Amino acid sequence: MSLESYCANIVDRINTGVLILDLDYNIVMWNRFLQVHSNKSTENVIDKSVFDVFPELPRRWFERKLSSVIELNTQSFCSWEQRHHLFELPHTRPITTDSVYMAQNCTFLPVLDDSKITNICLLIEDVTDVYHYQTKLNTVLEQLALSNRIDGLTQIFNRKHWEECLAKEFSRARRYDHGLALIMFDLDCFKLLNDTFGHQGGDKVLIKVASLVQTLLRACDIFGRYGGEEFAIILPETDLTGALDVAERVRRSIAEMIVEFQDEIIHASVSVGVAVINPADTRYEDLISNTDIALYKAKNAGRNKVFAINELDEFV
Ligand SMILES: Nc1nc2c(ncn2[C@@H]2O[C@H](COP(=O)(O)OP(=O)(O)OP(=O)(O)O)[C@@H](O)[C@H]2O)c(=O)[nH]1
Repeated sequence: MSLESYCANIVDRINTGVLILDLDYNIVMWNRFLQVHSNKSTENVIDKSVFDVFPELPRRWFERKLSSVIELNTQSFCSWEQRHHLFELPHTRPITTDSVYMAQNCTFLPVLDDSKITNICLLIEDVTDVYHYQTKLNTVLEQLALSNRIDGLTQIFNRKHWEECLAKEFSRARRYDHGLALIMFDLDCFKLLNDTFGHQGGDKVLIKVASLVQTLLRACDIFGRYGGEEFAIILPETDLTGALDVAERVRRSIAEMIVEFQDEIIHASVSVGVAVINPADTRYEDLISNTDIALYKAKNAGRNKVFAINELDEFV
């Protein structure tokens, strides 16, 4: 067998599509991989325009790609990440993906005769497996990033992420001299509630409080679980009057909330502390401390109350 026949044999058997076009984009040759996967017969394809045989090709993009290969006399590449596929070839992998078509990596090679380009060779690789596992990996990584920010019980931001948000909002408010308010609230006598209804009853209250408060806030407010039965809300661009308004809404809504648990009704209340950014605050932790002071003032005043600390460190 001549070397040429060997090569033709190999090209016909490899597990990659080989498609050779002339400079007018007519098909000169293809291999068995393309014939099998496209389910078209060779005699209906040879000498035909590639755009007639594969009408799904993005014609303008494809022509631009090929003319740059011809003009620059250099090979080019298109990965499945740029375009999932160019040719609508059904994939045959024993996996379920969101596309019925094979994901492809395509290479465009100039074919030279006497240092003159005469043809273009396309290599079409089936990368459905890579696409499938990479997509799965990305989904898992996204879920992981989300679970890193979310509190498992209440499904709101956890303390770590909430504090990162506060650090950003604090430096933004400082730089642009904008308002910023903080609300922190803590469930009253929660130890007693746990002792009365059990930990599961307590957990149900925490879940309900989180979902209820979420409905009372604007999209730009940042709500998180600060500790066991303590929650915190960042209110960007908000002054003391606005923050007190939200705080009172939170207090009242929780006081009116009813939690049904094992044929019993649980009532709860919260003590709320409010503070706004103070000219003397240099770190976001200062704002937390001030809010905490207001919260303990609310506890000491008998619970189920809102206390605030204003820019002048005065309680209101
Ligand atoms: N069910 C449940 N309880 C929690 C969770 N995290 C913290 N706690 C409980 O919350 C209770 C908080 O008790 P304390 O700090 O004494 O405060 P308190 O009883 O709410 O009293 P005041 O804050 O003074 O009104 C403790 O018993 C904790 O075990 C949780 O995720 N689930």
